[in-house]
Amino acid sequence: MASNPLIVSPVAVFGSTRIATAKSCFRRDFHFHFLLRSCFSFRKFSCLTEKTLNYDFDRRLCRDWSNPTFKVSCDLSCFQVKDVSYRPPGTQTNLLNGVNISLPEKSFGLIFGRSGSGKTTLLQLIAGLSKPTSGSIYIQRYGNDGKALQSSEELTAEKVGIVFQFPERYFVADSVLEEVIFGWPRQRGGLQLKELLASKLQKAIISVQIPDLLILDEPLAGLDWKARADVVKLLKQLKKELTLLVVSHDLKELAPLVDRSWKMEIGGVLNEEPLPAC
Ligand SMILES: Nc1ncnc2c1ncn2[C@@H]1O[C@H](COP(=O)(O)OP(=O)(O)OP(=O)(O)O)[C@@H](O)[C@H]1O
Repeated sequence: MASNPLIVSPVAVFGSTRIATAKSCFRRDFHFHFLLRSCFSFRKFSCLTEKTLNYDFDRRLCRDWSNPTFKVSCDLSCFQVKDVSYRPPGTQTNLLNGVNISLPEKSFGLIFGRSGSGKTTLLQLIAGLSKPTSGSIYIQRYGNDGKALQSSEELTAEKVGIVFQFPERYFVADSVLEEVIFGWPRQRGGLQLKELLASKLQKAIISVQIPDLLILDEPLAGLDWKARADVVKLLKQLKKELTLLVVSHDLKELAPLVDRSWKMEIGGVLNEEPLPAC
């Protein structure tokens, strides 16, 4: 079975226990329960959460990175996109032209630019959802002397997590709890048994994968001011352990996190440049 990137499910940001579902368009094996964006706002779900669970989400996903389960092994490395071009099959025009990105580990890269310029297309290539027509995407490790080690490492799909622009389209269940425990063996009356909830959530959190590179497409879009602030705070925490690559129009809010930024020009040309003054 082909491997897939980690799909991040921001279940709780929508403020409702009922979730719009898109079961038919979602492959079961495509779904992992990594509740990044939800861990701050999980407390909104009074019918599902207890104080202990909120604490557990915060502690495990945001604070307790010393837990070996969540430790990401990072040598000195750089995520690289090298001369990537992309032309969708059956078309005559390149959507991306000679794109280059170099993003050191545990740093925050932001891609901005006009709608339709190709930002999402690039994220999809990086996530392994489609293949570049030419060029390569890889991880380059460096020795203590700062020189690139000869062999680069393939950026396999398992190393990448992705938060889609409209993540609610990828939910498979009708409630937060079902979403979290999707794919677990059902127990008789399982969803009604509140005493099982804590342990199930704990196990779900522990069993998720942590990517080396997390990419997010418009992570603030459609959120209210509180949720936006929560997500920015969460991204700041995550940056301590992961490499983050974000596409966004919300430059002002994300600016304090940004280490490197690129502007995507119409025609799929990416230029490294500082964020415009907001
Ligand atoms: N498979 C495809 N075949 C042909 N054209 C495509 C394909 N996928 C995307 N496009 C076109 O490529 C262009 C870039 O789309 P993309 O979604 O990557 O832009 P974007 O910069 O992310 O825009 P936005 O900010 O609005 O999300 C668009 O004009 C889109 O219609």
